[in-house]
Amino acid sequence: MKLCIERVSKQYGRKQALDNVSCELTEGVYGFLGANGSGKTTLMRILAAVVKPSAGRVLLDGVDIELLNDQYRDVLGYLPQHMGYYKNFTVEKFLFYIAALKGIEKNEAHVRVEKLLEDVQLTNEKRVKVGKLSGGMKQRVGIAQALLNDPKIIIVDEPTAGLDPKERIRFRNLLSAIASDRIVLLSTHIVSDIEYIAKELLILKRGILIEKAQPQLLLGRLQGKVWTVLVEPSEINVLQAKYKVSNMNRKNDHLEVRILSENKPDPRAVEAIPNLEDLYLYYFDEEAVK
Ligand SMILES: Nc1ncnc2c1ncn2[C@@H]1O[C@H](COP(=O)(O)OP(=O)(O)OP(=O)(O)O)[C@@H](O)[C@H]1O
Repeated sequence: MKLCIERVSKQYGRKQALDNVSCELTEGVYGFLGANGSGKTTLMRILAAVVKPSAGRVLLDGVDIELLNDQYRDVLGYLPQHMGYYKNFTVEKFLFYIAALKGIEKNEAHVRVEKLLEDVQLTNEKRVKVGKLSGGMKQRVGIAQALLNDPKIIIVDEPTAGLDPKERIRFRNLLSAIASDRIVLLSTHIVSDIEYIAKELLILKRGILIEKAQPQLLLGRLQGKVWTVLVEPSEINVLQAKYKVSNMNRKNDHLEVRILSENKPDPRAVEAIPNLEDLYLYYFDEEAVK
């Protein structure tokens, strides 16, 4: 299976949300990284056939998804950034309702809903009204509805927003377990969501796809540019003014500062192993979400 994004641009009035994006996606998890407004949601909505590009096209196995139309939607599971729920529906009823919209036959829907409620650990809440659920539980309902039709292409836009760390880990495991024969696209600001499961990272900056590569390859580029240095708290301001500081850890009465720099920033500095948070800072610098 191959999803091919061909010279896709999207213009909203004078705003260029996406600028000539091209790439190919095959089975596996892809992580979309980008600062606010970089075009992640726009690209995902185009791939989910919710909006049309202003220019360019998307092909599934060589056929334009616009021509495939319902055939494309049949193989697609989409969790939008802001999912609309019917608050008075119970969890179970909501999922049956979505199953009906997706044209899933009744008996099949029962089997799928039961299984997915287990997968997202909401079996005990199946008779609770959606309006009464916590944010994290609602998000899990959203994940379940995206997977109802056993989709071959799964698009999830900031799916872990609102989930607690335990739920995030469970969600990651669920995605990586089903990704081997599917294309999974996931956008996030939280780099730890994709650190271990993404086959490739797609980095968007102001509508332009600036990188598409394996996380290890991107991290390799930071080798020799990440440092830690133990300093007195009074030294922090000077360091922050001079360098990109990606993290700080209190160590007794000192601070361990993590710095991105081409050269050794301080005689006391030691080289550190780059991580995805460093990478985020490296690409997004002034736009970085801290
Ligand atoms: N319907 C719209 N009308 C006008 N401008 C829009 C519309 N949708 C998005 N934009 C603009 O296009 C740009 C890209 O937005 P998009 O939502 O794709 O970014 P994003 O990377 O998903 O951001 P975030 O991380 O904040 O969700 C932004 O400048 C945004 O304001």
